[in-house]
Amino acid sequence: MLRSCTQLVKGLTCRPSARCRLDAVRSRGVVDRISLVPFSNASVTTDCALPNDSWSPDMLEQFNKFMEMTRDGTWKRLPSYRKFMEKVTLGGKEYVLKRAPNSRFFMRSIDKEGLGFEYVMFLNQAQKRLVCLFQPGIYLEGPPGFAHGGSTAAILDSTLGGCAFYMAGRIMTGNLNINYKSPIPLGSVVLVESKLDRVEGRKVFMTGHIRSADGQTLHAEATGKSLFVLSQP
Ligand SMILES: CCCCCCCCCCCC(=O)SCCNC(=O)CCNC(=O)[C@H](O)C(C)(C)COP(=O)(O)OP(=O)(O)OC[C@H]1O[C@@H](n2cnc3c(N)ncnc32)[C@H](O)[C@@H]1OP(=O)(O)O
Repeated sequence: MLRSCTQLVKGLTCRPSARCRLDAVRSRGVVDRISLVPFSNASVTTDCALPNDSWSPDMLEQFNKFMEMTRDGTWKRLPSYRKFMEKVTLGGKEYVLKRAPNSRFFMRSIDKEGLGFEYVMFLNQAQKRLVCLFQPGIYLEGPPGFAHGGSTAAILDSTLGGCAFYMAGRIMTGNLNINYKSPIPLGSVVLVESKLDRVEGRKVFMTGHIRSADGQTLHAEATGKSLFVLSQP
């Protein structure tokens, strides 16, 4: 995990992002900024949060709807990579936190499009909300024809965690409560919604839920106790 990572590379540019604290660099001072960028390796630089042939017409329709809302700048589509670097600025110097060789971001670890987690996230900074359009593929099967509960937890964790990251800083999931209300059919399109509730010291409280794209079915709820903890100063 990055908390225990001590390898740093100097001299890279960094765009402003959320504040954070990292154990790994604690002895060197305070981290001022952090941002996520793709690895400069051709096999992992593809932005996976763009339409591909596996996307259903429903997924494309939702994507186009949200892209329309990005036009005035209130919503922003978040690019997504199979592996990304975290760049931090520390005492005026810029560093890259290294990951294990050949590692992959869990949510993008299946190469073939459409089989695993097919998703795209949109951030609304002013409303402190992150919405994820999610189309679960057949490799996520749990009950016959439906998504495994662990995959549902993973997409909730990533959406709530992503929102906490962009709104508050670098976090680890401390607690995630989920009520599963209705199974998610494989290949369907659902909207995963997350919202920052409040920040108390290092504790970032989030809520979220998953609904079918037509809004008719509530699939899961992440309760108000879901907690993300900012990395230690
Ligand atoms: C778009 C994509 C972008 C990319 C962004 C990617 C987003 C992906 C999100 C996925 C994130 C993950 O999967 S993370 C991986 C899964 N999570 C983990 O492995 C975390 C394992 N746990 C830990 O490392 C630790 O326990 C921590 C970091 C959670 C907390 O440890 P700590 O730093 O020592 O802090 P600690 O003093 O214990 O707690 C600080 C405060 O939080 C409270 N607290 C701590 N844990 C809990 C808890 N479970 N329930 C209630 N409260 C808790 C404490 O009471 C305390 O409150 P008070 O006394 O101050 O009031």
